[in-house]
Amino acid sequence: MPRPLRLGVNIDHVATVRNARGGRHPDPVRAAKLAAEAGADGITAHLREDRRHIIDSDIERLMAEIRLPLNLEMAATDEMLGIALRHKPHACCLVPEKRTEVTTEGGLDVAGQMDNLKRTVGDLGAAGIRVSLFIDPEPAQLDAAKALGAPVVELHTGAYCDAPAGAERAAELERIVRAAAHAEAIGLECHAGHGLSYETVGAVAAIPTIVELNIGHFLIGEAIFVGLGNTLQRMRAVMKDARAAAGGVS
Ligand SMILES: CC(=O)[C@@H](O)[C@H](O)COP(=O)(O)O
Ligand SMILES: NCC(=O)COP(=O)(O)O
Repeated sequence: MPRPLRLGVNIDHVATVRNARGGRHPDPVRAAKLAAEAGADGITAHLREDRRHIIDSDIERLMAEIRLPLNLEMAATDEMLGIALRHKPHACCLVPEKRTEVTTEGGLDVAGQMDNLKRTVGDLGAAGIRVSLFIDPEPAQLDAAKALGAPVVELHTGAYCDAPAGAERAAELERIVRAAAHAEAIGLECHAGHGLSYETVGAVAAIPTIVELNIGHFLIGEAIFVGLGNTLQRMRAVMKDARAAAGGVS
């Protein structure tokens, strides 16, 4: 049975521009409202420990003002767990963080920190929050996510998007295709995201067991030139065409 493909719009980088001047403009919550009007299925926001883009009051306002499901990306720390349990977003995606990285460089090493993650995954799940783990497309990480009881994984597509078009990118895509099949086989809902653009999204949208893509940086950058509504419309169309060509629905 073909499954629909959801688009979660990540608004972090509206906040990056806002924070460059320390004021209120541009407002990421306004961007979330526009994304909702333009047909996004969800909003994603990453509350980094260093608050370099999204800040605490953005999360409060997103919860109060946006009706779409919020996917809160966060590190698995006590501070973030407390924030998530206070706000109870629809979903929490646990991601790795390094203070010095420019962006999320890799997936969470779930297999290497099962004990540390157990309480966070358990507490979020017990609060009714859908837990997702942001991982590299590696079978061992998927198996660890399953063993921890997380219902969802999000495959990090950064290596695929950054690879030069050709054999290298095809190899990275193959890792994602295999991981998505493995997720299905062991009963995990599969999402994907990071660095996706018009050029790279089609091949990922065509993988029938992936049911959600989270996209931010490219959409916000492109919106500068043609507006967020037009950008989302075009991204949706590329996703839809690729899904349909692969025999699925969007
Ligand atoms: C985890 C992830 O992929 C996102 O949070 C996204 O890329 C935007 O945040 P950063 O650019 O700060 O990693
Ligand atoms: N988890 C990936 C995400 O939310 C968006 O990543 P990007 O498109 O901003 O790189």
